[in-house]
Amino acid sequence: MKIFTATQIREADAYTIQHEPISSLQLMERAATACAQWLFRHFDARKPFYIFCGMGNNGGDGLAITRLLLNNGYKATACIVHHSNKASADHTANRQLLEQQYPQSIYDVAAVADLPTLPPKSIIIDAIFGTGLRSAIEGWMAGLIHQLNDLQTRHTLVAIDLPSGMLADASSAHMPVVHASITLSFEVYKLAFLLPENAARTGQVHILPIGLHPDYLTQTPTRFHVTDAHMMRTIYQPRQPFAHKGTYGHALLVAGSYGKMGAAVLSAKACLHAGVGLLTCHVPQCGYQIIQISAPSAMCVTDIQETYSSHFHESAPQTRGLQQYKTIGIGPGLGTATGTAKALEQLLEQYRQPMVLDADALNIISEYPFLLPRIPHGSLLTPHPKEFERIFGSSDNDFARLELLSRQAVSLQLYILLKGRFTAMACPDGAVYFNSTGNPGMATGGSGDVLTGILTSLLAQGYAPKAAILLGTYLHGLAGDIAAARMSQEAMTAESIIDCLGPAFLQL
Ligand SMILES: NC(=O)C1=CN([C@@H]2O[C@H](COP(=O)(O)OP(=O)(O)OC[C@H]3O[C@@H](n4cnc5c(N)ncnc54)[C@H](OP(=O)(O)O)[C@@H]3O)[C@@H](O)[C@H]2O)[C@@H](O)CC1
Ligand SMILES: Nc1ncnc2c1ncn2[C@@H]1O[C@H](COP(=O)(O)OP(=O)(O)O)[C@@H](O)[C@H]1O
Ligand SMILES: [K+]
Repeated sequence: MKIFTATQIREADAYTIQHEPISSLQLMERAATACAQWLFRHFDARKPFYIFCGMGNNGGDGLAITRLLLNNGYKATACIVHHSNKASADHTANRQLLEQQYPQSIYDVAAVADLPTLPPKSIIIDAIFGTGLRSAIEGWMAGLIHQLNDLQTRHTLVAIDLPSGMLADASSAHMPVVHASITLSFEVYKLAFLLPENAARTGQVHILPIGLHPDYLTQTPTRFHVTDAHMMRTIYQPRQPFAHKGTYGHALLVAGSYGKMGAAVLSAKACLHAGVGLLTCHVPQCGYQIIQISAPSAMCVTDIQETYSSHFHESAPQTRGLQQYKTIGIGPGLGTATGTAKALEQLLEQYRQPMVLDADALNIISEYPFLLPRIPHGSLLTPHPKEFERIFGSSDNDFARLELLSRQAVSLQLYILLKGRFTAMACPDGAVYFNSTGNPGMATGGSGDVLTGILTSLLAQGYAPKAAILLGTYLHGLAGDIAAARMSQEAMTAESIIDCLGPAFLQL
């Protein structure tokens, strides 16, 4: 699914009005109907609704929603928030329609003191500002937003299109923004919903289709995307009937050190369960039995060191050296010993295919930044936010960090995955994809090691790096979702994600 900017959404609106054709008031009615139908499905008519309407088209939606609620036997009051003397044409038209049918339903708010006292368990609808907000809300309106946020603790607050005060395409981290329990947004995700700085403000997001013109949606190029099941079906390659294990590649996994062999086991198992043809693990000597017993399908070579690895660049049971491997996954539980760093430097000299670098491989690179430009083009880096900051530095807000992420992916010609609720995958061509699967049950040690195993596996099987990141992160999150449904977010572990990779593949 594409992510459009506020400007593109306005263009989509205008294109739909011109080409469907449909009047802008009818399009607003469609948007309001989509919201009202959602509200009818989720709230019964006993609860009173208070709809806070701004002077623009977001407010117009709110006025139309009020009318539709009243038409269906709900108790609803439109509180018109006079932040401006100018009302949009469709706001005015909807106010007139409401006044004609329900003259008692309108209440004007021109100061914080005008806020009505709400009966217990009211439903507050926030239709003050949507995609038309240009900058931070100031003055008495900022006070009103704070007041609504106080009420939010006792009532349910549903935002229409965007929580008021939130900018769709820029940071509003330090601005007054409504804290919604639910956001009903139109047609497409807004970039702001996908960044952690807004996590406490959107609540659950539901995207409601309102029939914007499909030609505009398909033909307009966008830089940001959200992955979905349909996209995965175009990427996934079923196994060939005459395949043999050589068809699906031989991967080398360099992982583990004393006390952190679990990371190597998790990565190895995930790599095997994601379909690799052959897997060799390079581990320190203390890890030999651990790998052989817990992942018998994998081969194992040991380093000359007992507790950490320092010679993995020579990890080649036969004479062809590292080139025999289709790809290499390196980092989980590896440690950052000087000998390990030296070996990584040599590995980057000897092996020039796209590989996966995670965890301690990234921590080593943050200590030896001259290694960064030596990573083979097309490789996949999978930092969590702290690892990302260690390598690339800190940012003022999540939008600035997203730009930094994308800039680095372009200049280094790497795929950089910034992990989180919606893992952001920055590509060398400037595009950024957000993964849509996964849940907080995955916020547990080892989940990232599992992802490294899956990505290494897909690269080894011949998926192009971009296909591997999109499919790999999707499968990882989907397996996590299946695990959470089976045993709860609390009880699941990184191993549960591996156990559910099979059902995740079957759902593709
Ligand atoms: N295609 C779709 O998705 C469809 C979208 N639709 C809906 O339209 C919404 C967009 O409507 P919109 O363009 O009228 O903007 P909106 O959010 O109401 O804000 C404008 C108001 O805000 C004010 N204002 C601005 N900045 C401000 C500031 N810093 N501080 C204070 N005030 C500020 C500005 O004031 P002015 O500058 O005019 O004085 C004006 O009054 C969209 O979110 C969706 O709900 C549907 O109806 C149909 C299909
Ligand atoms: N709240 C969440 N929602 C979705 N995915 C999550 C969430 N928390 C963590 N994850 C996923 O779990 C993984 C955690 O990786 P990481 O922090 O590297 O863990 P570890 O270092 O313990 O292996 C990432 O892929 C991340 O996207
Ligand atoms: K709103």
